[in-house]
Amino acid sequence: MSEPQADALVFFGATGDLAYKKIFPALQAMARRGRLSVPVVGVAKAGWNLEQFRARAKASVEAHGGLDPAAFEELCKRLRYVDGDYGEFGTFEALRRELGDAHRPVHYLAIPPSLFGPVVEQLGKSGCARGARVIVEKPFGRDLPSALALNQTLLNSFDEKNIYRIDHYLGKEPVQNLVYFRFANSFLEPVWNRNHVHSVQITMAEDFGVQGRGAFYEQAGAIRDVVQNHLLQLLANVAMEPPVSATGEAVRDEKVKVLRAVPALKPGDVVRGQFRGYRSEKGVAPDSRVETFAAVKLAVNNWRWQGVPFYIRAGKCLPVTATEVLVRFRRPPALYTVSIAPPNQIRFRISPNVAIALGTMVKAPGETLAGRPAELLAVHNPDSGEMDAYERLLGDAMKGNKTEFAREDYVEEAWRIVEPVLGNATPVEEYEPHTWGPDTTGMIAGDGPWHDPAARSE
Ligand SMILES: NC(=O)C1=CN([C@@H]2O[C@H](COP(=O)(O)OP(=O)(O)OC[C@H]3O[C@@H](n4cnc5c(N)ncnc54)[C@H](OP(=O)(O)O)[C@@H]3O)[C@@H](O)[C@H]2O)C=CC1
Ligand SMILES: O=C1O[C@H](COP(=O)(O)O)[C@@H](O)[C@H](O)[C@H]1O
Repeated sequence: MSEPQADALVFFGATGDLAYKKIFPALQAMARRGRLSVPVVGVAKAGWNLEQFRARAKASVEAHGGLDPAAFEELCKRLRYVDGDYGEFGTFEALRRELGDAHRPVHYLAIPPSLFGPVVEQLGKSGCARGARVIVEKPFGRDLPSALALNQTLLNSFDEKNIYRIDHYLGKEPVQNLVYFRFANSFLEPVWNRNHVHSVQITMAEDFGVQGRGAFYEQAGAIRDVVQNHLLQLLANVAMEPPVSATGEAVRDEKVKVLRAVPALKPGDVVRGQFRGYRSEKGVAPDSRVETFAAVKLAVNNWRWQGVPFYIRAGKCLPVTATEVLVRFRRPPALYTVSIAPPNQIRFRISPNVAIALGTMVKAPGETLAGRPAELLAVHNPDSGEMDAYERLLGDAMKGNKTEFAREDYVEEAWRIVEPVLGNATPVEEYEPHTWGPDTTGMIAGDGPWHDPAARSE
């Protein structure tokens, strides 16, 4: 049964970093495409009026993607602003008044995780939760017990069907392409298993540090910030079984099944690192042991994948900014004696550009039967007209489409997997900024080498 379209969008955290970098540009893009026809209510405690709020929106789109005068004017017409502290009931009474006739609002919590609970409670008490949906930003909890507690808080005011746990990686075009490529090409299925795949590597490298978000990062670290969510989502997309349909619960069911097959990490499966200089960042403790780099080795113990190692690596201040998934196949039997052929591979480049590359060997011109690697490439460079992850996901939540949002059982499985290695369960090693982190050769050993994504490979 199709869900009704929402009739207002409320976003908490309207003065925050995420709103500035991503949400206003996404809203302008929705307006450009004619997909924004409801009031958009920002809630914050900046002491602003509506004009100041509009000015913030303008500065945001100018800094991120550019001002589209017609679309921005359309957005401006829809903007409303409620000023107030989230700790005060009056803020939510004012919001209820501002919502007027809207009976199916979407409340987007783009706020620090510590505020999710208090805001949701106030939404419930003030009547703002009635008929509403709620979008909760990541991280959903900071471990399994806190995720369970947060879920209970949400369920006190919202039905599960109205709770949208956002992970913006799921809204990315190339992440959706990865799944599409898997299931729209018949040549892949026969080899997409333990009989042919040797190993899988997922690398999310960022060449910048914590960008002023030191206080936030101190509560997170790389495992909580991106491994537990974005990168396990990529793993689930690579490893899941074909869902019975492309939308709705079928996809979410298959992802949960994959995570259930992943044993919890042990300290020996993890290398943590911290870039030199992190401790001098604003908001960071001088003796911090929070990791800015993590490499983990996982198994997927099911019929398709048992015995195939999955490596995930993520870090700040690495040599490049790029995210790639590399599926490496087993080597062919030796036939040509001149050189041993490297294995075939499929490389999914998720960002900054998009590529799907099939790594093959071809004969090098000449007398001998020696080969050279050649990639068969499908490349795509995102343009400014392309749908950004936040635009896609906000639009989905407004329509009531939950396919690309994490379900509670999925989130719990993801916490179960990383829980034993959170905090200081393992040592943290310092690494030089703009290197590939601490020594991880022992971890990958014979499954290596690591595949280091290039800054711009095509
Ligand atoms: N920033 C990013 O790149 C990403 C962020 N996220 C997630 O998005 C969420 C928001 O992050 P981010 O925007 O960086 O956080 P910020 O700290 O930049 O913004 C927090 C917002 O909450 C407001 N706020 C805090 N306390 C109160 C209060 N008591 N009453 C009213 N308003 C309050 C702040 O207002 P004020 O400024 O007035 O204090 C600000 O608007 C987090 O869950 C984060 O994990 C997810 C992906 C990426
Ligand atoms: O959620 C987060 O993601 C960003 C990376 O997102 P991307 O879309 O730019 O790849 C990361 O930098 C940040 O630390 C994390 O909180």
